[in-house]
This record gives sequence, structure tokens and C-alpha cells, in this order.
Amino acid sequence: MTAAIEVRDLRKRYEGVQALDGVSLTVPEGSFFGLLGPNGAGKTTFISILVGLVRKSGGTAEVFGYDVEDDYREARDAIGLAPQEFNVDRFFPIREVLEHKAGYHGIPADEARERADEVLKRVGIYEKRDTRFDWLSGGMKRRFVLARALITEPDLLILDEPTAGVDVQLRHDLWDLITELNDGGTTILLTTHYIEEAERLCDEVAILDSGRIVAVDSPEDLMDRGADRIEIQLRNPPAEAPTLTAGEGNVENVELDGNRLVVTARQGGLVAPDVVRELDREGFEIVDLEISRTSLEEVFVEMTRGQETVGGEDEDSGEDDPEKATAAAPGTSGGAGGDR
Ligand SMILES: Nc1ncnc2c1ncn2[C@@H]1O[C@H](COP(=O)(O)OP(=O)(O)OP(=O)(O)O)[C@@H](O)[C@H]1O
Repeated sequence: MTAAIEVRDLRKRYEGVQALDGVSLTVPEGSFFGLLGPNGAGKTTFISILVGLVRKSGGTAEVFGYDVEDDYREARDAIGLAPQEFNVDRFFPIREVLEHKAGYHGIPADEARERADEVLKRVGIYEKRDTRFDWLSGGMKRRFVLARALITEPDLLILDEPTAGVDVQLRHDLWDLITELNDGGTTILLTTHYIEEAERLCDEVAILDSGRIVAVDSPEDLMDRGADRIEIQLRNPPAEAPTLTAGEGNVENVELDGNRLVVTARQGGLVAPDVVRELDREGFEIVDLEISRTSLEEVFVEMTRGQETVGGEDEDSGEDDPEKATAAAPGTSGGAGGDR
């Protein structure tokens, strides 16, 4: 099966900055794939190359087998992009903006109107169809850029920070909608700073750091790489922490905190029964046991330590970035922003 995204040794150098430094990645068709990384890791650059808004400096990038430069049209037609920044024509009613976008992709006028109504209903802002983009609330603007990404019925939906700054209700609505699309066969590429969002939604996650991939795995398997915390309350605690042989090398640390033994171990759920048996053999009486699983966020922070902090809603929007402000034709030296 052709991968939805296949990149090999992808590189992008801006003046003085190596934004992508040899990225190789396969996003299988139909997957719900998360691209995580601290601010400035290169996520938006990666996406911008796929949609033809930034020209790569080296390597190859294909979308459903189409080279993003040589077969620009085919590759671009397969992608729906909901970008981080709003780059919408502000002077037309939003339904017309959708019709123009459909027309640009060769969809006939009457079908374009039908599709526009359908996607506006789907994202829940149909009653605002005659309103200008500027007059929508922040949450409605988020819904609208998703509608615009869906107008071409893309096989690959790219969502760059779709839930940044939206309220809990809308976040859940967006999750439901995106999950529904994925269940229907649409491949999803999601970037988000809400790591628990990726943990919840994605079946595979790539962690990008300073332009390089540091890990690709399912959230579950990534979490297995982090250390869980097993807290065991003892009725008869020893004077100092015992040395444990259980856990087949997964135990990283054992500490005594009053009558609680705190064991740090990878795959805590698997290790805990062995630890309990060993303590039992040694004559300790266990009163209580609690396992706290490491979160994907903790693993992420560990893997990207030393980089900028994981932001919330107000990370650098890149608005000063000239490449993100002006659209450029394929084959030029860069340019970003126009959702084409
Ligand atoms: N047009 C540009 N000119 C020069 N440097 C740029 C340009 N666009 C991005 N960069 C730099 O490339 C690096 C990667 O930026 P990019 O926007 O791709 O990261 P990101 O992972 O999307 O970050 P964020 O999470 O903050 O959106 C950063 O160091 C950024 O400053």
C-alpha cells in the first residue's frame, strides 16, 4: 500500500537555521499520526513543504506517491490543510470563500455550493454562512478553517495546532469530528502542544526535536520507555530501602519515604507483581499499592530536554515570518501562508 506521507532525508535550511536536518518518516494510509515537538522543532516547516508553501533544501517528500514538487498538483489535491494561523480572505461571506477554494481545485460551481453547505453543517457553523470571516468568534474561526480543509474531501487532513486556544467544548467537538473522519478512512496528521491530546487520539506519534526525529512509536510504546512509579505502603518498613532483584532490569530506583517504598521502574504494571512477591518473601506486610503510569508528556519532556518549553495556547505564532505570510508558487524559493 502507498504511504500517505513518505519523506526521506528531508532537509530545510533557512538563512542561519537548519529547520529540518534529515527527517525520514512514513505515515501509513488511514493512520491518525501525531507530530510532536517543542517550539521551533520544525513541525510547521515539515507541513509547509508537504503542501508546497516552502521549498525543501534536500531529500524527498511524497504524498500518496506524488512528489510534492514534481507532482505538485496531485499531491496538493490530496491534502486538506487547517493551518495554525488564519490566512482567510476576510471580505467575502464564508460560504463564498469555500466555493472559491473548491473552484480552485476544479470542483464545478453547483457541486461547490453543495459541498460548502455540507462542510459548514458538519463543523457546526452553517447558520453563519453569510457572515464574513472577521466577524466570527475565535472558536468559529477554528471550525471554519477545518471546513475549508474538508471542502476538497481530502485523503490526508493536516491539522496544525487545531485546538490551540479553544474551549473544552469545542476541543471535544473537534476531537469527535476528526476521529469520525479518520474512522471513515481519512489519514490525519496532527501537530499539537497538548500532549495528552496526542496520547488520546493518535495511533502513532513522531517526536521532532531541532529538526530531527528522535522517536516514532505508538503512544503506548513510547510511554513504556518512561519510568512508572510504584508506591507500596508497608506495615513494617525497614530502616533503609531494600535492594530488589525483581523486575528483570526494569527497576531504576528504590527509595524509602517513611512507611512507603517508592519504586521507579519501566513497565511498572508488569514489574509490580514481581516486586510484591519479593517483598512478601522477605517478610514485609503490604498495606497498599499504587502504580502511577508515566505520561506521554513526561516521556516527551525527557526526550526533548534542553529545548524550549512545551507551550500552551500562546506559543510563537510565527506571524512575523515572511514565509508564512505570503503565498508562493511551486518552484519558487519559498513562501508560505496561502492555503492552496
Ligand atoms: N521563514 C523563515 N526564515 C528563517 N527561519 C525560519 C523561517 N521559518 C521558520 N524558521 C525557523 O526554523 C525553525 C523551525 O520552525 P518551525 O516553525 O518549523 O517550528 P515549529 O516546530 O512549527 O514551531 P512551533 O511549535 O513554535 O510552531 C525555527 O528555528 C524557526 O525560527
